[in-house]
Amino acid sequence: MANTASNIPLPDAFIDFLEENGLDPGIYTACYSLPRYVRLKPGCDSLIAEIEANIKCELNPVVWLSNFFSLPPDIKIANSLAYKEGKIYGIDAASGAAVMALNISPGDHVLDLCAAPGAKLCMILDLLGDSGSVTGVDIARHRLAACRTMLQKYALSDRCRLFVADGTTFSLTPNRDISISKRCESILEEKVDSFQEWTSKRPWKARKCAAKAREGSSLQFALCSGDPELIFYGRHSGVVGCTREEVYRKFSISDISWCGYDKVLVDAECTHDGSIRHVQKFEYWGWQTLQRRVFEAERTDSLTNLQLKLLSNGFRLLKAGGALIYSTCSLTVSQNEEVVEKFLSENAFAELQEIDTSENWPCKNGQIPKTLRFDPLTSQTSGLFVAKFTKLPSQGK
Ligand SMILES: C[S@@+](CC[C@H](N)C(=O)[O-])C[C@H]1O[C@@H](n2cnc3c(N)ncnc32)[C@H](O)[C@@H]1O
Repeated sequence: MANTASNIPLPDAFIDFLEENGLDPGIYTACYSLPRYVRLKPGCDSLIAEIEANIKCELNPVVWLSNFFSLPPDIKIANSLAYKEGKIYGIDAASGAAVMALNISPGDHVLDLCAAPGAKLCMILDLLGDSGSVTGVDIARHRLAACRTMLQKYALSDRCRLFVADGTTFSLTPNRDISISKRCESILEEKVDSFQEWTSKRPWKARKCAAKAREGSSLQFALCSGDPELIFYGRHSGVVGCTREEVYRKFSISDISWCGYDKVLVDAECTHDGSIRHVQKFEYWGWQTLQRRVFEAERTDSLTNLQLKLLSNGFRLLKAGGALIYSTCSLTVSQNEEVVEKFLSENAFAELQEIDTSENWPCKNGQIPKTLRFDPLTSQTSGLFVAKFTKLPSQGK
């Protein structure tokens, strides 16, 4: 454990990592006094006094981000009734800014390519309202299962579907066929070979299929195992009433330019060095683990390659004229600006966009124009890098 210039005890591995990446440990000076943030569930505005009484502290509005409030760092909300009843969410204000940068409009079909545990996914669903859909993808099944629990807790499951899948190869587009949602109601009553309303109990046929796939003995079942695993779908997510072929239909790159997602969020896996709270979790698992599992991945390029692949695939699934946000909670240039530059050099139809909602945000410019960086010292939030892209219309023609 080393003392930094700011007198904050940080693990040696972390200090070395900051040095290697040209990051000033001084930005973590304020990390122990950083506020916690909560987002109010829309419709709960009249309950603020009740929530304050419940969590025993005042909710201070975050002036630059609507529906967000700051709390003193030592306040714990997890055991409060307001949290258990789904009136408030624990989410950092910088994460909220990344979602706001997407400019979600009602009716949008949104892809969240690294969705778990789901704080941003919930915010997207709240902004979406009663139309459109959200597809959440994550490679970690247990984390996505926690996301499903969160959707149910906040009553946000209706327009969402969740797939366990590798976001670097995920290929499913949203279901834009409105006739299908019309068909839903009647099909629910009929016995046809289509998705019925989701239940936590897996039908016998699906269990048998999965078991066969594990055995790997049959080509038919092996193909079934290669598909992304749908672990949840809401009634209006574009799944209920569809056949398996309809949900798993794949489109050509030129078709994706019209039937792809309106908005894509790639909140990529990263070293999490922007969040000192995350780094400190390794005190329990051992600093060696932090060194081996987190920082060495970046040194060997495996992490930055993954980030580039996630960004590229998210962009592939974006429709022409749509918007994509790439964010990480790392502050290193290699995981952010360098990934963005490499991506732009490989994708002629990608264009960086100004984040027009950012006028009053307490952040700095990134090292390439139009990108933003939140850091604990400047923003009083966790660290976050945000870049916004659009897909130029000629893509795929
Ligand atoms: C920074 S977290 C996402 C946080 C999430 N957006 C939220 O707001 O709660 C990164 C996520 O990426 C997932 N991940 C890592 N590799 C992936 C891959 N190849 N495909 C999809 N998800 C991946 C991890 O399991 C992890 O849940």
